[in-house]
Amino acid sequence: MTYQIQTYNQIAEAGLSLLQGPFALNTAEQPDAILLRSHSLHGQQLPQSVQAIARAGAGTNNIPLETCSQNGVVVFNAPGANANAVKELVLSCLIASARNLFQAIHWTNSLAGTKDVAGQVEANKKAFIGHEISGKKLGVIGLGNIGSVVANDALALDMDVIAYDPFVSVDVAWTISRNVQRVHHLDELLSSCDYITIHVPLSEKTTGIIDAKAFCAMKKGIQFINFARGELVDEQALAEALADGTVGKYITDFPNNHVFGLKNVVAIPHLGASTSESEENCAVMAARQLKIFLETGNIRNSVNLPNVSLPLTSPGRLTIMHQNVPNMVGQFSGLLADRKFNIADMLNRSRSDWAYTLIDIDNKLSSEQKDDILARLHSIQGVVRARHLTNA
Ligand SMILES: NC(=O)C1=CN([C@@H]2O[C@H](COP(=O)(O)OP(=O)(O)OC[C@H]3O[C@@H](n4cnc5c(N)ncnc54)[C@H](O)[C@@H]3O)[C@@H](O)[C@H]2O)C=CC1
Ligand SMILES: O=C(O)C(=O)COP(=O)(O)O
Repeated sequence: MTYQIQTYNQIAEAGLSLLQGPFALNTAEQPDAILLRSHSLHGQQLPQSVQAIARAGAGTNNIPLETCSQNGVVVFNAPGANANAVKELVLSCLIASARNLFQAIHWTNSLAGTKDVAGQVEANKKAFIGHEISGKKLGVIGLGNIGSVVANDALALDMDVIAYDPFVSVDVAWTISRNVQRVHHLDELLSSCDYITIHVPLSEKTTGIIDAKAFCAMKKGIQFINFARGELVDEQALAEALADGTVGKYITDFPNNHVFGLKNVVAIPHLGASTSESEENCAVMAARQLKIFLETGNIRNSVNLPNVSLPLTSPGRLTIMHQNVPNMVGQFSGLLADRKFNIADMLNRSRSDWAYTLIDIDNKLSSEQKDDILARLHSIQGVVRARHLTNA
């Protein structure tokens, strides 16, 4: 059995090298799985053969999650694998912004070939007097893998840090310094900060979360840093806030033609996760999760299914992705009992509308038996994908 993997974008070799043995990269039109970074799968017809998609990164807004779930495709990401890279760039932009470094460098480069560069520099540097970030207030919207480390390290730079995340995970909450002030309403953060950085995923709920009302609540001259996604910020409201000085600077990792036309915008070519360390971490995590899923059916770090881990020790395993509705497991076990197959082990977990069941069976199935069982499982209302794996 060879698993065919389609890759998109530049995936670090450290990850690709894990996909050896029963894996082939980019050789089939009907891949079993996809490994990608920012390539958008929206509007792309996914072959029915695709069972899993792994995002070597954090954001999965480039993947049609609901369609994937309905078609039995497990989607993975690499939580935290690029958080340090993003944090370092956010903090460097924070300091660079406070010191007017972007404009200053641009101006200095314009002196090339002119006379008395040193004299001009000394005469004009007053135009770029900046601020120190020590003692200033940073607002962090979204305290996940990135926001939490930005918040902690900003404290170490002597900033006051205030954060908003109504859904912060317990694991991350343990890592956040008690000196990070948590607020329960976004407005409390917006109105009190000198700098704001946003680290929430893009979804239907968060699109345009920074709108005219949000800008209106901000302190005049705020420096706003967006390393999350461009669409979190309402374009029209941003243009107005920059024009009237509400936003003193907008630093974004997501340039487009709209922001190019606006003053006080610093546009970066989506470099947040672009370090060799981060690319390796992401690729290794994503490739490993894909490999484990394809070979054993176990799931770690999926964004549409729960974590599932059951050692594969029986001769065969059925993996079933299905709707989270009553009597599914009963139907599966009834079907196997009718055919006198003995269940050695079983695990069923759910996550909102979807569920996943692993059934290990003592019997080695013939090819006909396997086809028959899979066809019958697929005929059960609510089952979106069933696979049979053997213990190699
Ligand atoms: N510029 C770049 O290269 C990169 C950008 N990103 C972007 O940053 C986002 C965040 O990344 P991580 O921190 O790794 O994700 P994460 O999933 O660890 O954290 C996201 C946090 O946002 C919180 N959140 C969700 N909705 C919220 C809301 N309405 N208000 C406040 N908080 C909310 C969640 O509770 C969670 O704690 C990604 O989804 C991606 O879009 C991530 C990595 C690299
Ligand atoms: O991980 C994320 O969400 C990112 O935005 C990083 O994107 P990239 O893998 O650098 O194309």
